[in-house]
Amino acid sequence: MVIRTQGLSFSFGNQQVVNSISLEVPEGSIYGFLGPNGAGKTTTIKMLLNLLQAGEGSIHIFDKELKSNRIEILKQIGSLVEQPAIYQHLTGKENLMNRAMLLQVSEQRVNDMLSLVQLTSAANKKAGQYSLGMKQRLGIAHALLNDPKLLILDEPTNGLDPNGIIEIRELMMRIVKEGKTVFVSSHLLSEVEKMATHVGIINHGKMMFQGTIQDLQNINQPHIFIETDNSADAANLLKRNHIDITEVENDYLLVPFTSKQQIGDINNLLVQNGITVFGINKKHKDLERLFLDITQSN
Ligand SMILES: Nc1ncnc2c1ncn2[C@@H]1O[C@H](COP(=O)(O)OP(=O)(O)OP(=O)(O)O)[C@@H](O)[C@H]1O
Repeated sequence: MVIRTQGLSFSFGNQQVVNSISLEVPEGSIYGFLGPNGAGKTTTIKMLLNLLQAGEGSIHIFDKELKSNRIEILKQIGSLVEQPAIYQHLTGKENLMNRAMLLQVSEQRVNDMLSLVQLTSAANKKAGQYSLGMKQRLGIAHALLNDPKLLILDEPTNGLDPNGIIEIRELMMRIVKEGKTVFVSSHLLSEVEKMATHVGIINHGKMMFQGTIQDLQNINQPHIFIETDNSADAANLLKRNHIDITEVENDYLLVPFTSKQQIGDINNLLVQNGITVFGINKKHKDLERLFLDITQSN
């Protein structure tokens, strides 16, 4: 594991904001760290970066205990927490060159990172004129300059338009192809589900779910999605026939899926009772709904 925490906790005064979190972030993964606003994501990330001291629990990064190997570990982590530190009056390239000189990194590496984050053509433009998405990408290039093994990003897509979100997503995928591990937080599942290999979902400081994206989809119970000319009548008819109903809306209803045969039986029952069926098929709830169910179930 690249990151492993056990029983990690933190309180601001008497408000416990991180409550016994055990993270497991495998090497080479894009780990989406999800939770609604205020769930405790930034606080957890600050503990991983040793910017806050954990109240309780342990943190191992690259299989080494963080506090006793602080410098060695932090040298191999690139991070972007809150706003990227960018000088607005310098060009994108000058911003990176400044840091490259400090780190004794070559100009070639700067050019390579500009190319990776697709800012080559804007390299000589003042960073103050960059869009929010370009600034985020410059911040990520900044974090990647010293070739870290692990990249930790706190809400990198916050405030970006759909195009900016896609650009960051594609960038994450290119970074992982270079053999790195990416730990990225977000309050929107839809922003990470298309790129994450693993997810951890927290709420009120507690881990509600951790596993692969596939595990998350597997707990997503399938339903039969039924569209008829009269949802209320259809629901009453099904109830009278002892069929469970999960949800009734004006234009559809949902019944937990048990078998293919059941779909046929429900269809026959509805049609024989004068209800017109426009559509009936097996469906998974979308992941965003599942995310809300998980975070609201606490
Ligand atoms: N410096 C602080 N002093 C007191 N309370 C704080 C401090 N920083 C954060 N908190 C509180 O801790 C809780 C967790 O905040 P945190 O920033 O970790 O959440 P988050 O999941 O990152 O949310 P967001 O996406 O809104 O940043 C919140 O209730 C917040 O108000």
